[in-house]
Amino acid sequence: MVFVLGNVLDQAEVAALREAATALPYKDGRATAGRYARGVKRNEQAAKSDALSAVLSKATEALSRHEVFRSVARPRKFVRTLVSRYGPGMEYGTHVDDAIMAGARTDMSFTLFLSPLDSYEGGGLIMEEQIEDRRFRLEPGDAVLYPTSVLHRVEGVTSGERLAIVGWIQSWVRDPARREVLHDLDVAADALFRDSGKTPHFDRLLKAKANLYRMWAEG
Ligand SMILES: O=C(O)CCC(=O)C(=O)O
Ligand SMILES: [Fe+2]
Repeated sequence: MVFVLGNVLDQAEVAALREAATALPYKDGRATAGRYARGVKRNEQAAKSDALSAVLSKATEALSRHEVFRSVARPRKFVRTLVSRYGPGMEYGTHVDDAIMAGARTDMSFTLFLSPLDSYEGGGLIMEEQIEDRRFRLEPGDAVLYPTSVLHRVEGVTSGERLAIVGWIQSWVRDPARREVLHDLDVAADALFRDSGKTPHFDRLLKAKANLYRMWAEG
């Protein structure tokens, strides 16, 4: 399932992160592309530095606080994170991301958008799904979270600059269908708690949810 995560960063946080990301040195993104993706990847990525690590930590900390992110992704590990930049003429053609990065399985991917929507044209993240493509071009501070298994692309930027933080997560729960069951139970338990408080039935539901999670969690 694909989820839009609203307000991962508030406006002040996203402005600060954008400023820090703008000041980073960038290099050709092809260096980190796999054999086939290299031919369709035309973007830039921030080069390794302490300043980059600080930007990435702020982003992963903000995501880790986000309730929907936690419930949907059940993150065990941020496998890889990077800051990417697309200027005019840059794009990333259709590709699938590696199943294993840095020795860990990649279950879900995210893009955390940093640039104001009116500051660039193009640059939508397109997921190529069975029936039709879905396009995501979100407000700065919002993120899209999607299964790493899908074919996707970033459409060409025609003006301005698209800055984003992109990353891959290993989940505690490998099977997307099981992750969906656990997320549904989170939503149901939250609603039950809101409506009627901590009743014996709520406790039963929480017990079932915790025990399913324990059954399915790996590692
Ligand atoms: O920038 C994005 O939204 C996604 C980029 C991407 O697909 C990748 O880096 O593998
Ligand atoms: Fe990708």
